[in-house]
Amino acid sequence: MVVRHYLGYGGDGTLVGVSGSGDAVVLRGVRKRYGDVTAVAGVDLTIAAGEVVALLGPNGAGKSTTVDIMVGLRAPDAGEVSLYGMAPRRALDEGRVGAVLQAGALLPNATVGELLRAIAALQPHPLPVAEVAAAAGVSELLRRRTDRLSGGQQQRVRFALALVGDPSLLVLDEPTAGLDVAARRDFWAGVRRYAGQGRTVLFSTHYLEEADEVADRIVLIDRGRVVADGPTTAIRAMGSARQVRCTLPDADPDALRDLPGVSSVEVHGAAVVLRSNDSDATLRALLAAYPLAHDVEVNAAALTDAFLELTGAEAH
Ligand SMILES: Nc1ncnc2c1ncn2[C@@H]1O[C@H](COP(=O)(O)OP(=O)(O)OP(=O)(O)O)[C@@H](O)[C@H]1O
Repeated sequence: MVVRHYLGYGGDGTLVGVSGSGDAVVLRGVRKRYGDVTAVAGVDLTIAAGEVVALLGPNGAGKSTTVDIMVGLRAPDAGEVSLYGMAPRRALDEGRVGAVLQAGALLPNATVGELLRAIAALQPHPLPVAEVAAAAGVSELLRRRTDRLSGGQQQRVRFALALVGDPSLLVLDEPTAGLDVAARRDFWAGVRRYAGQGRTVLFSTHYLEEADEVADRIVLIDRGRVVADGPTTAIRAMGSARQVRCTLPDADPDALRDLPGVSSVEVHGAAVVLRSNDSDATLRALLAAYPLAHDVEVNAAALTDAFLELTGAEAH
């Protein structure tokens, strides 16, 4: 078995060594159907210890099913899953994995502190509750009842519950769905602190900005398959590299589409947006053919473009 060593920064800024044996996650040929619906159509995925990976895809892409299979909540119809070389259930029992899955209710009639202590007592190597509460940003909530929390507070409590077993791998299924911008920012700040200790994080999302800001690798999933997998910067570059915008009255979309490098054309009145794989060539040809074009701008294409292009999805 391969043994790798990773370096990361501890929460207090000190350099810490985290050693892990083998890969954190290995999925091989995983498939799952629900009746006639193929939710996961053969997913292969290996995540090395220390990676922060976003599983990104549109609604119904198969993200939750993949995550549920990964943490042993569902059995695949075919394929193999291992976490640290073990069956998922065993890795969970050993406290190697913490998960925040799609909204299950928190135990009612208990305070956050009571709930955290109860779950900590079940863990083979729990962290001190005060430490976990601070890491997840719930120190102020320990005496609050779980049924009196806002959505963002509830998610931070779920995050604390996932951390209390001191897991090496954290799996988060759309953890910020339904949260406002401030609550999302707070949640990801906690996840970044955890990831900064050299631990492994896999989260699913359909928020492109979250994948872009939080993950160092994106696995793009669509209709149950991995359609792209690579560093965030590389995934972004897979879309049309640039947008060329200009103002051009009476533009003919078909003629614009014939310009060199152009992969798509949008015309809204006099506003023209070209997507181009070679913006220099596009720009030269545009200005030569249309001297009246003005207010010309060239922008890096957003990750959204790469995403839509690769999945053929409609804009959300
Ligand atoms: N329990 C179930 N029974 C039947 N079909 C299901 C079930 N769970 C999911 N599906 C279907 O499987 C497909 C994949 O669903 P899944 O929830 O894994 O996707 P997702 O990418 O997580 O979507 P979302 O972003 O909307 O949560 C969808 O077509 C969905 O309708």
